[in-house]
Amino acid sequence: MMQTLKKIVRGISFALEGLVFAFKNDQHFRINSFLSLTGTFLSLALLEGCLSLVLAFINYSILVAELFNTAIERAVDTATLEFHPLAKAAKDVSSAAVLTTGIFALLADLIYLLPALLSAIL
Ligand SMILES: Nc1ncnc2c1ncn2[C@@H]1O[C@H](COP(=O)(O)OP(=O)(O)OP(=O)(O)O)[C@@H](O)[C@H]1O
Repeated sequence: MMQTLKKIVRGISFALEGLVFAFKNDQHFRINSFLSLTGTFLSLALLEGCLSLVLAFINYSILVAELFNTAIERAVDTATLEFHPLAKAAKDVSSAAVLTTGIFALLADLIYLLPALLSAIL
């Protein structure tokens, strides 16, 4: 039981190290996580019911996609720092995951979050 608990705590501390690494070393991560968390917070604060949770999840998923993107970029860099078409493909596809998640979040925010934000401000 104690061993399992220690393993879980170790796992969580490695995950937090990953989060700190991404934050310190990746400017795209910093920008996108700021946008993502702002959208998540506004969704929870301004929308109601299921819509609030769904929009919060959509916005939060940008941060998750950006974490995977950062991990893939670093993994590719350990494989090669030379130009390689497959390294390019891996990084480009990984960036496309963030882009497509972001586009979906932007559309959802424009349709649901923006009107709620405007009516809260005006
Ligand atoms: N080893 C490589 N071989 C071929 N193309 C590469 C290689 N490394 C990077 N690229 C190309 O350069 C682009 C930018 O790569 P880079 O590693 O600088 O990431 P980035 O998009 O600037 O992200 P970040 O600033 O978050 O690290 C990639 O999307 C890819 O098209």
